[in-house]
Amino acid sequence: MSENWRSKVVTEGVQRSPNRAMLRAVGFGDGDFSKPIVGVASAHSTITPCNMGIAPLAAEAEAGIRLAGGMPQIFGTITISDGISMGTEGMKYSLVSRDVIADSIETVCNGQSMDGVLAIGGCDKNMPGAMIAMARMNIPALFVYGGTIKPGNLAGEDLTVVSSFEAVGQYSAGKIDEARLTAVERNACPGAGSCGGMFTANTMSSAFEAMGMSLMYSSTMSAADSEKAENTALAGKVLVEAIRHNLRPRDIITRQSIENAIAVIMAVGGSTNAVLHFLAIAHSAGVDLKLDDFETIRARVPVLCDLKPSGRYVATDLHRAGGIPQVMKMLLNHGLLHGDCLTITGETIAERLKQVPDEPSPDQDIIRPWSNPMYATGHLAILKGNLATEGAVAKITGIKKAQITGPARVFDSEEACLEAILARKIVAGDVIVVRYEGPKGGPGMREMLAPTSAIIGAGLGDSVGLITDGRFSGGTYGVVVGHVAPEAYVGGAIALVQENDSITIDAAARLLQVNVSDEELALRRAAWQKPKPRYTSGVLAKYATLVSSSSLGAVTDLHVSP
Ligand SMILES: CC(C)(O)[C@@H](O)C(=O)O
Ligand code: FES
Ligand SMILES: [Mg+2]
Repeated sequence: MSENWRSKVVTEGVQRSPNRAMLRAVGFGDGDFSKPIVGVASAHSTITPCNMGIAPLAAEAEAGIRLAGGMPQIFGTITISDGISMGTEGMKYSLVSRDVIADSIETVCNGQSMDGVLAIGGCDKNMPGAMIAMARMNIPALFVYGGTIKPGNLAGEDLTVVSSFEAVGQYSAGKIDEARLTAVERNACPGAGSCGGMFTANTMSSAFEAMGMSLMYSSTMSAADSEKAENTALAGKVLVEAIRHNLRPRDIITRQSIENAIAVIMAVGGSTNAVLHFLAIAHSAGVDLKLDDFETIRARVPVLCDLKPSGRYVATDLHRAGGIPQVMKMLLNHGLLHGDCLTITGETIAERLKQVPDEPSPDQDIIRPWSNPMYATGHLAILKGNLATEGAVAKITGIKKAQITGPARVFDSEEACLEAILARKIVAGDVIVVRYEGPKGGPGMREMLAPTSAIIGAGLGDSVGLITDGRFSGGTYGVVVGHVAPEAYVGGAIALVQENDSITIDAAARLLQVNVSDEELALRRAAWQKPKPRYTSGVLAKYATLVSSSSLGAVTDLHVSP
């Protein structure tokens, strides 16, 4: 196979003279038409710290590709800033942006017959969006993470943007004054990079490193450090080699490598969003992956890292402690990683991890020794029951007991729920239900970070449950269950819950249940009416029509499985 295996339809032959004429204008010379054309999908944007450092990285990638004998072509992809749109109607576009990013990368790479693609992303949806496109197109591809933000600092205490969300809850509960609230706001985000705890962006970048689609150590580097730039240039070179060897995403993204990624997500205490995104990535790669597979892996993988949101440290601390390769080596040694999976360099995981020490350094306490994990089993539990017959995702780190039975406090939107929490109308023992926030109903599954942070800030993290057909931020913890499926908008049982119904969340029993008889639920179902759609035109309306259940990854191309 030639290096320009796809682009030759654009660059070779008499008929393509006009195509070459245009390529000459963007810098191609006589010797360049037989080189591979490599897309650089840059998510650069000045709307969010997560993406504002990407343009210089795209230039590094470009240089690396050129030096290795490829012809780089930069194009832009969009982003939403979850942290900035959080809590607003705009957040409904966040998950939508995942699919827009995937579609845009596919559109450009296939439209231009590119021979490979290097995508650089920052904010949460950039990662799964790019990986969905890579798996779908199956042209040689590599993902570069724009890098994590450094922690903010206030009087010696490390801060992230989630500290600021929690400060709102503390302030509303009368626990801190306005001066402290403002001081947290001023110091939480010190510069470029994606949110710093093991939140969604860092979870997804770590998972891609584990899956073999990013270079080792790259996912925990800070956006601001020079090693990030150097590593991005190297990534360009590695991708050109992958094109030469015809190494494709689906050689790397397999059932086994996705299991590796999920094991690492558990070990680092990652975001619930990873469940949704990996179901979608698996779908694009033609890999069979079910919600229950997360439960199987959770049962055997301990949480090894002490990272925020519920732990103490941020991603740059993890980097210093040995990063994802150190975590992977420990999992590999204990039979929890498939060592023969390929990585983008063409080497296997086991080969790449050879030099990594078996145990983490005793001089740090970010990665715990195998004998003393944070939690003996993983933290993302799949719950089922009459409230979630297709399933739901619970995060059970940072709380004393992942079990609660209490009266339902029902809200048909995130705003209504937050208002009640901040007005101190929610008390210990309550189980909050936030519904009509699902993939179709929201649409777009907003992240309930403001309500869950307000609960934590009010000191109710252990005593108030929250269930939703929406999503959570990676910054969320507490007795929380999201992705409840089927969602309220399609008539799932969550739509039938009434104020004061008794609800049980029991992560040990993997149960999510409304303690109401089947007969009563049937009566309520017969009386239920589907609400009018919130949007009838534009992107959100299109999305609501196409999107699948969250239990299948909320994908928008379900009918065309590969
Ligand atoms: C704002 C955050 C922390 O980035 C959140 O959106 C997440 O999912 O982690
Ligand atoms: S807002 Fe972009 S990573 Fe958190
Ligand atoms: Mg997010």
